[in-house]
This record gives sequence, structure tokens and C-alpha cells, in this order.
Amino acid sequence: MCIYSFPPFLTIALTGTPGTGKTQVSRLLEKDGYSVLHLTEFISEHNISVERDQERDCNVVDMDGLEKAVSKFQDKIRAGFEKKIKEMNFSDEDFLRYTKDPKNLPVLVVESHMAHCLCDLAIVLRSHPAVLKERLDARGYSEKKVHENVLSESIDVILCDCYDYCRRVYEIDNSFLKLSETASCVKEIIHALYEDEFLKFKSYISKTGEDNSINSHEKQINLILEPASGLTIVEEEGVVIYESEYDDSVDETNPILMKYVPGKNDWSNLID
Ligand SMILES: Nc1ncnc2c1ncn2[C@@H]1O[C@H](COP(=O)(O)OP(=O)(O)OP(=O)(O)O)[C@@H](O)[C@H]1O
Repeated sequence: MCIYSFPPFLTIALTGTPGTGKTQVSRLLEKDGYSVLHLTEFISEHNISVERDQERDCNVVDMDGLEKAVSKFQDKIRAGFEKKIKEMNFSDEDFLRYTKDPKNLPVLVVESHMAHCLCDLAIVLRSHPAVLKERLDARGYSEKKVHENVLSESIDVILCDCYDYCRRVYEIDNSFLKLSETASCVKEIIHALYEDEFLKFKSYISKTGEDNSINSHEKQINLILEPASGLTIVEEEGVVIYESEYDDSVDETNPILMKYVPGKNDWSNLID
């Protein structure tokens, strides 16, 4: 589920099969000043696991409880950004320049192999199965657990999930990238995505004649953007919420799916 206001606050999933580097890469982002939520830590801090799956050697999570807790956390971070922005009298151009600094970017990166279930935008880290196997073996995982994860990466399980849950999905194959290079790719996508969503929302507002001043936060502006099929629009108190039906009927969902090739992407393709 996502809620739109202007300027947009985006929640972006950094997802991928275990071992693809989400934790390490997100630590690098954090160091640079990006807001990051590490879901696994968040779940244990908030006691959201309901039981232990002994066979799979992992915790079973209460997804409703998790969604509520993340949404509360997201509201807190968003309010912090909005308070800061409100105090400054930016033009749109100045605002975009200001958000080039990660500390000022109204984006929350949620890092976990299930982060995409909570976000409508996703960056998927991918690694060649042979590379992934090496990394997971080095962690001392059981043969069964390594096999399950390598198989899952081979048949695009997380990517397919993203395709169901999210409206925009980006893949980065980091098999032959350094961690810092992977982090640079992620940063480039985050900023391009933010700018694109900002301009798209702005253009919508201009067309509909809504108040387009970025200081008009008191009133959240109605933004009716075309949802990907499979998403329904719900309007609550002037805020538009896109709800995805998380069931088999959404397999016709058509998010933008892009492979990120460092230095080769033409971001004008981002605009749908
Ligand atoms: N180019 C690379 N990109 C990502 N990880 C890399 C790379 N090269 C080596 N690694 C190593 O692979 C491992 C990835 O572990 P990490 O915990 O970040 O993965 P993860 O996707 O967060 O896994 P989990 O979901 O289990 O937390 C680390 O030990 C990291 O140093």
C-alpha cells in the first residue's frame, strides 16, 4: 500500500534472495545519510515474529502486525521530512537540488528479502547462483538451506513476487560488482526514481490546476495517477491510496520492469 502526497515521500524496497548483499549495501547507503529500515532487526525489536520454523531455520512473521508497525515508522520519518521542508521556502528546482543530498531525500529504503511485500517500488539485488552458493556456503548454512536459496534465485522467485506486489521494479546483477559499485547503482536508481516521481506528480498537479506549491503540505493533494492493473484506488480523506490485491488474480499486473546496466540506462524510459 502507498499513500501519495506532494512532494512525494517514497518507500523503496531493497530486496533479493538471502546473500545477494542487501544488508551490506544498505549499510553503505546509511553511511551516506540515506534513511534505511532494516526489517529483520525491526521485526525482532518489535516482537513481530509469531513462531520459529525449525525446518527452514527461520522466523514466521505476522505480516499484518509488520505492515502496521512499518506504516507507523514510515509516518514518523515522513513527518520529520515534511517538517524540515515546510520550514524552507523552496522552488521546485531548488527542492530537487536539495534532495540530491541523501540526508534530505524523502525516501525510506526498506531492506529485507520480504521488503517488496510492503512497498510499491522495488530494487532487486541479483547474484549468479554459483556466486550466491559460494557466499551462502561461507556463512556456514546447511546444504538444504543453501540449495533452497540458490534454487529460489535461479528461478526468480523474489523477482516474480515483486512483479505481483510493486508498480516499478529494478534489478541489479551484482555477481561481478564490488559492494561499493552495487551501492552506487542503487543510489543512482533511488535518485532517478525520486526525481521522476516528483516530476510526474508535479505534471499531474499542473494539469488539474491543484495548488502546486511544495509548501502546501497542510492539505494533502489528491493525486489520481494511472495505477498498474491489479491495483485499486481507494480515497481516504483526500489522500489517494493504491491497494494491491495480493492474490493470483493480479498476475496481469504490469509494473515497469527494468534491468539496471551501469552506465547504460536511459532514464527517460522511466516515465510511463
Ligand atoms: N558485490 C557484492 N555484492 C553484495 N555482496 C557481496 C558482494 N561481494 C561480496 N559480497 C558478500 O556477500 C555477502 C552478502 O551478505 P548480506 O548479509 O549483505 O546479504 P543479504 O542479502 O542481506 O542476506 P540476508 O537476507 O540473509 O540478510 C556479504 O558477506 C558480502 O560481503
